[in-house]
Order: sequence, then C-alpha cells, then structure tokens
Amino acid sequence: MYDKITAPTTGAKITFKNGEPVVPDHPIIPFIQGDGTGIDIWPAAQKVLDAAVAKAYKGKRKISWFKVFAGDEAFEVYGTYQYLPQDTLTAIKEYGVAIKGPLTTPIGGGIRSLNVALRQIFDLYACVRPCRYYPGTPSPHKTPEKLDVIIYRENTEDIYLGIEWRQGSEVGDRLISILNKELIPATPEHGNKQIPLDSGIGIKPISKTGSQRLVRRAIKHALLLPLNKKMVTLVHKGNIMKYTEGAFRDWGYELAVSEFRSECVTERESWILSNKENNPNLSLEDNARMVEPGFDALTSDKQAQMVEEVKTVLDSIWESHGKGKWKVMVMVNDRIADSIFQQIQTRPDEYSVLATMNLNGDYLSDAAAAIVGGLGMGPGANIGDECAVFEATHGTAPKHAGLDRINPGSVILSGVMMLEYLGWQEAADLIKKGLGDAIANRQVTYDLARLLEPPVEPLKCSEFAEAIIKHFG
Ligand SMILES: NC(=O)C1=CN([C@@H]2O[C@H](COP(=O)(O)OP(=O)(O)OC[C@H]3O[C@@H](n4cnc5c(N)ncnc54)[C@H](OP(=O)(O)O)[C@@H]3O)[C@@H](O)[C@H]2O)C=CC1
Ligand SMILES: O=C(O)CCC(=O)C(=O)O
Ligand SMILES: [Mg+2]
Repeated sequence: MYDKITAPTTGAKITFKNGEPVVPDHPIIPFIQGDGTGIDIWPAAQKVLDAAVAKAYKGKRKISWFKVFAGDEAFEVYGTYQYLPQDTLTAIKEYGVAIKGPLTTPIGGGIRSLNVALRQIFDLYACVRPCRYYPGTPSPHKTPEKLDVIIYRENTEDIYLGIEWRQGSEVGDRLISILNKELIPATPEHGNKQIPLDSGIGIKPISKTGSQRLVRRAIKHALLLPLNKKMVTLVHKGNIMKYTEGAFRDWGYELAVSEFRSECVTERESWILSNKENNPNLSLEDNARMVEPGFDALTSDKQAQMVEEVKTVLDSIWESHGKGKWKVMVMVNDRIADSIFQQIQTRPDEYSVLATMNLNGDYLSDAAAAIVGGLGMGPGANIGDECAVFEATHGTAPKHAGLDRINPGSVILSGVMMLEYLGWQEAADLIKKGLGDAIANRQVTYDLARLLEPPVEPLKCSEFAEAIIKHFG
C-alpha cells in the first residue's frame, strides 16, 4: 500500500459517521513534522500530547503516531519534486485525522502551497482558528482578555484555488484580450473599463455551496456557545466585490434564516423586533426610520422597500421571535472586512464566531492571534466531513528554525483542538491547564519573554513543553 513508509503495527483507524469521527482508544494518527521550525515545534508538541493522554487515561488510551512526509523532508525521502507524495495522501485518507507542522511556500513562482493543496485534496472546507487569551500572556493590546473569537475561514476556494496567469503568459494575454474586447463591453455596468495589458490575472471564485457549508458549520458552533457568545459575524468586502464577497454575505444570511430559522435572528431583524417590543404601537414607517437613521433622506422607492422589510419581518417572525424570544437565539450580523480589523481591537468583546472567505480569514487570523500574544498562541484546524488536519496558524518562521527557541504553543494548542475533536476532553484540559499555568508563572519562550514587564529569561522551545507537562498538576 505504501512505497516508503510503514504504518504502526498497533492501533486502529478513526472512521466517520454523519461527519463525526468515531474514535478507537488507540487511534493511528499521521503527522507531518513540517519545514523550518517544524523541527523544533513538532517534537515539543508530540511530547506534550503524549504526556497528557498518558496522564488522563493511564494507558487505556494512546495515540499511535504515524510519521508521513511532506515539504523538504519528502523531497529528501522521495526525490525531486516529490513535496507531497502519494504515500502521505493515502495515509491521511486512510486514517482520517492528521496533524501537521508548517510547510514552506515560495513567493512569486515555484510550487503552489502544499498546505492549501492538502485542504483542497481532502475538502477540508472549514479552517477553524480560535483566538483566546491565556491570563498572564503579554500582549501589545491593553485588554487582550476581551478577545475570544473563533474564525471560521472558508478553506477551499477564493483566490486560494490558485487559478492565475503570469503577466505576459500566452493564456493570460488571451484572457485579457477576450475580457477587454468581448466580455467587459458586453456587461454595461463595466462601462468602458479595460484591464491594463501588462497585468497578471487571478480568478476569485466564491460559490454558494462553499459559502453556505462554511456558514452552516459556523452557526452550528455558535449554537453550542454560552448565551453571550451566540453570535456569527459574516465578514466580507461586499461593497467592492459585490458578486463574490457580497454574495458570501447574502448566502450566509439566506442559510441562517432558512436552515436555522427557529434558532437564529439577524441583527436587522433584532432591531425591528426590539423597536416593536419597546413601543407596541410603533408604525411600520417609524420602525423603519429607527432601523435606518437616514430614512428621511431616502428616495420614496427605497423608503417603501424598508417599510416592506419591516412588515415582512414582523409578519413572519413576530410570533416565533418577538417579545424577547430572539434574545436567546444566535445573532447573525455582518461586517465589512476592513472594519472588522479595527472592531476586534476597539470592541473585542462584541464578537464571537467570525465567518470569512479564504483570504480575509487568512489575514484576520494572524491579526487576531497578535492581540492574544502572537503567532505562537494561534492554533487551528482544517475540518471536512470525512477528514480533519490540525495545524497552527503560523508558518515555518525560517529565521528561528533549528534553534530550539520558537514557541510551540500554537501547535500544542492545535493538538488540544485535535484531542477535543476526538472527544478526549480530559487530556485537552490538562494541556490547557499546563500551558496556562506555565504562562502565568512567566515560564515562556522568547516571543512572550520579550514582551513581559519586567523581562524574564526565555525558556527554550523544548523547555516550554516540559514546563507545560510539569504544570499538568
Ligand atoms: N500553514 C502553513 O504551513 C503556513 C505556511 N506559511 C509559510 O511559512 C513560510 C514563512 O512565512 P512567514 O511570512 O515568515 O510567516 P511565519 O508565520 O512563518 O513567521 C512570521 C513571524 O511570526 C512569528 N512567529 C511565527 N511562528 C511563531 C511561533 N511559533 N512562535 C512565535 N512567533 C512565531 C515570528 O516573528 P518574530 O521573528 O518577530 O518573533 C516569525 O518571524 C512561508 O513559506 C509561508 O508561505 C505561512 C503561513 C501558514
Ligand atoms: O500555505 C501557505 O504557505 C500560507 C497559508 C497561510 O498563510 C494560512 O493558511 O494561514
Ligand atoms: Mg496565514
């Protein structure tokens, strides 16, 4: 079955039923060490995960690790251009749940991202990146503890599909010519715009299916959260990219009010409902005026549309959602992408689950991780219906590679997400306690040590892992 790897002789496969993993006590889990700092952070993470499982289950449960290759290691074992060998793909498909370190992607040319390829090959459509604060973590932000968000990033499409053409390439030039001569003039709203002839060209597909399955997962997650966190914010730049990012927003709302109608309220609906709750005799027009402060300046057509919106909401959900019932439901709202970057800093506690397209989520997850202590504290998971691959938010951080100094926290916390996904909560809790107590005791790696006041001597990457284990209690 495999060319250059051998599966562990002990352990069993994780299988999937209705999108959920069915986990044996001794699951075989493939891991990719990763390039760059992978050589530091993976051994540290593996040690912490094994120690937590051993302590929590006393041998009853144990992970059988299966080393598989990707990136630079694969190149060495399998030969030139074999960055993502078939063995690795076969193993991940076979065992269903895997964990990986970061993999290098060259800029401006060369191979396309192996990280992205794994997500697309296994249809891991939801990239889940929680950003929460561990007390004592130094942060450039004044109130990092107020940020507790989970980014649900669409993981398979958008510009990450990688359909693009280099400037000056034959196909790229043909495409520009067809667009300039035929397709743009055939679309009146584009006026006389033309694409500069010396452009590179990329395609940004955003599908209804891809958007809605991501938002579905985000809402399902929000349903499980405590009342003050039952919120999903659709993040988009739909004012500019109307038919891709704007459509993402519209499809998100459409899904929320169709599949989750009895459990969801949109922000605008909540305004309309609460206006009536506060003043039962409020006319439809006055209600619309309160929802839209610029109502009186609108054209009569637009005013009529808004009044119709108020009427439709009250007619359709006043009984089911009115009189405060909406207050215990999941609130779905939306924010424009540039605004959300400042909102998570100025109003961090007003956000919970952030549903995004691929590129926005990529940017936003690094920015949110910075608030709670940096990329060393940013875990992640790539989740599909029949496969999951856990990986940190950060990359290979090459300048720190092999120095035993980088923070393994984000891979360790990705491991915590994996344990929780497996249902091994006791082991996950031990690690969260150990990591939290190590940080609270100022036992941290260079990235956090340099921000602490007064400064502390940093722990090595491997020493931080040991400190976490000691703090299991
Ligand atoms: N999923 C993946 O595998 C990903 C891969 N990549 C790839 O990684 C490569 C390098 O990307 P780059 O842009 O440098 O981004 P990186 O995320 O690798 O590193 C940027 C900086 O972030 C900080 N950082 C990263 N990881 C940690 C950590 N574990 N602990 C503490 N600080 C950390 C360091 O800052 P400082 O030096 O200031 O301390 C580092 O120099 C590229 O090839 C990129 O494509 C990028 C993102 C994700
Ligand atoms: O694959 C890469 O090199 C970068 C991907 C990335 O930045 C991410 O997924 O957050
Ligand atoms: Mg990124």
